[in-house]
Amino acid sequence: MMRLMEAELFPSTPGKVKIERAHTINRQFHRCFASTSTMFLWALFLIALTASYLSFQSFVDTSSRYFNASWGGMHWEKQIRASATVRRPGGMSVLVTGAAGFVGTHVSLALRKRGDGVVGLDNFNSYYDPSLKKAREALLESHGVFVVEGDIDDARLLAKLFDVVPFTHVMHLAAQAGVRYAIENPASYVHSNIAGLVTLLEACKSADPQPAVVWASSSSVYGLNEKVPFSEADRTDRPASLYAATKKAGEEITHTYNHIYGLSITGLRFFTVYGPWGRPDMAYFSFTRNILQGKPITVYRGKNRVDLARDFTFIDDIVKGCVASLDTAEKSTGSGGRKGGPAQYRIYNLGNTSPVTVPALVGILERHLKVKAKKNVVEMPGNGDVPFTHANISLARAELGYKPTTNLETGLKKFVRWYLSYYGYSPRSGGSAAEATTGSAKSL
Ligand SMILES: O=C(O)[C@H]1O[C@H](OP(=O)(O)OP(=O)(O)OC[C@H]2O[C@@H](n3ccc(=O)[nH]c3=O)[C@H](O)[C@@H]2O)[C@H](O)[C@@H](O)[C@H]1O
Repeated sequence: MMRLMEAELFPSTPGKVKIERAHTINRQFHRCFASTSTMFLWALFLIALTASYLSFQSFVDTSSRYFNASWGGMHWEKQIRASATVRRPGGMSVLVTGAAGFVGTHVSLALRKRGDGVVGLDNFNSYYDPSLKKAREALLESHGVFVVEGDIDDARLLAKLFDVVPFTHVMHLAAQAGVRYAIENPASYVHSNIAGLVTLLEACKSADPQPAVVWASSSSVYGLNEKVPFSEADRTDRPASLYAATKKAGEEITHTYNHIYGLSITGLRFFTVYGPWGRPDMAYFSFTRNILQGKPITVYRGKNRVDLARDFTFIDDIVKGCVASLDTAEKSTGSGGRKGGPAQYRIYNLGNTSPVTVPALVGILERHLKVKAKKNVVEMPGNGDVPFTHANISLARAELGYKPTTNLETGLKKFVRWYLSYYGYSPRSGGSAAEATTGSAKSL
């Protein structure tokens, strides 16, 4: 086009007609040039407008995140310091992650009751009814334990917490739990059990002083292991679920931080923990709910019609194992991200040592609830379950003094009593447990 214009403007033979034509073309060119530059200016203007809009948006996002954050501020720090205050000679100040969870609540209470400083951390996610987590938080607060609302994968929050309190110990119980849910939501296991764990360990290794870390692994790491009872030295390289794989990965990841940074690490392989304030996603809990509501329950059965079995472990026994682990944990050797020397690395089974089949569990619940269950027995789906678990606890017994004392019969009795009172059953009515379904104060 430019070449055509040039030919028209600068003709080889000058002439009148050509001169007039040249003027017309000249005007057209100027108009064209003027409209191109106007368009260019408009484009520049639009780009500038978009850029300022985007930066304004990001400013608004950042500031609203800052101002709406559920943590931070003088009052918040004061609450944390008060909660972390140690009230016994030689006591510890413990950051409990997953404090509004089942095990986290019980461990936090036990520590607080004996005079240790406890600060909780929990993201109150909706994997199961968050109102149960809020009720546990209220219980903790009534005992002077403050629970920070936040995620273990939030490095800024963790840095702030370690800035406010020089925690001596971290009891790491926050996790995405549940074996079968990993099929539905694999990403949540990676987020909490891998990314969150690494973020937490990064904060611990950078802290000065470094805390000793005790954390929840799982019996599920034994996966397809068939050697019974399961001992810590047995194979754990054949996980049957993503949940198990992330817990096994956690054992390797914590080992790395122990090796490189001198963090003192104790991993606890919990065996199907149950009890009051438990997790609604677990079989004993959902069976109780369904039995009381007259709904059927699904009982899985293994190959060749073999019943599944679990080494069900009562919460009070698990709490004793956790507290003993904290008490016997040696100090981390490093500080501010540098290793000071070799540090303790331990792994223990915390089980009950007497597996019970799932149909036997249902039988105990039926007796305590005085209601017959409507059972659908189906073959175990291939969704991550293992046929049985059975803990060898010799190591924990020898080194932690761990000695479980509650059998499934007694433990479930305590659970049922809690369940009925929490969900609104009034013993004064003198009715059977089945009546609990009618006067329910809270719904699951
Ligand atoms: O020790 C662990 O490391 C894990 O323990 C727990 O997993 P599990 O031992 O699988 O407990 P749980 O779900 O109560 O199922 C119990 C039994 O009931 C069977 N089961 C389950 C559901 C159902 O509808 N029917 C059924 O028969 C089922 O097949 C199984 O045989 C924790 O949830 C987990 O987070 C982790 O901590």
